[in-house]
Amino acid sequence: MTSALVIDSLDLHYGAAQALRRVSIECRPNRITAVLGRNGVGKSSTLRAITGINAISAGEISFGDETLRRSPPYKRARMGIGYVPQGREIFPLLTVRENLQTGYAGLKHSERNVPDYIFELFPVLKTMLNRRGGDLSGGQQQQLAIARALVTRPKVLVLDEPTEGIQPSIIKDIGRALQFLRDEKGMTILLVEQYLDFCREIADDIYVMDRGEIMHAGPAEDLDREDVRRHLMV
Ligand SMILES: Nc1ncnc2c1ncn2[C@@H]1O[C@H](COP(=O)(O)OP(=O)(O)OP(=O)(O)O)[C@@H](O)[C@H]1O
Repeated sequence: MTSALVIDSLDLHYGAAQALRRVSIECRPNRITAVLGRNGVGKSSTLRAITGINAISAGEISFGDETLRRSPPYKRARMGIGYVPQGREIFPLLTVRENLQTGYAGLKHSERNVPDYIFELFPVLKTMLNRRGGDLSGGQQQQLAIARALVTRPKVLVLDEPTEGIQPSIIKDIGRALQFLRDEKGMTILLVEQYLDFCREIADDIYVMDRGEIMHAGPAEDLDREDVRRHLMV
């Protein structure tokens, strides 16, 4: 089976400090891949390398038949990489509608709309279209951030800790939404997480990171292995 997104031997430096060492991850198409690890092990750096926000010092990222290494972030978004950053990064003074419209930038005129299924996934957003982003709860903002990424019509959805600081009922909604996107929309999903139970429930494949390196790759069931859990204990 061909992979939708392949990250091959990435190195990434912040000045003299090396944050990623030979990180390789293969996201199978139409599957949910979760990267797990404690604080500061390099999860966000990996996603920022994929989206092009952070430059890599070695390695290669390929997406379908394309090589991404020299593409700026806006081109990667146009190619079909949707990104939901850590902390949501919604625009607090723009309304929910305007936040969603920021996803239009790379779209053809005929595609500049919010597909109905997005409001079916997150009905609360439809009732809040005229409210400011900053007035939403953390969970609602996370749903808005996912919806904004979906507006860009991604083939691959990349999410940075989508459950962080969010109440359990909305975590369940987000988990169901991601499974719907995989099962009904054929999307490939890559997320980084610290919440093991969430990954056990929705992920197909897992990667475990420690100090900038991938220590384990396997099916989600491997989360119950002692040697895997050791890397995740605080
Ligand atoms: N802009 C930056 N400049 C310098 N060092 C950075 C920068 N961003 C991250 N780092 C360092 O790189 C390492 C990896 O950080 P990263 O944010 O990728 O980890 P993480 O696993 O996503 O952690 P968290 O769960 O806290 O977000 C850490 O040591 C961090 O301090």
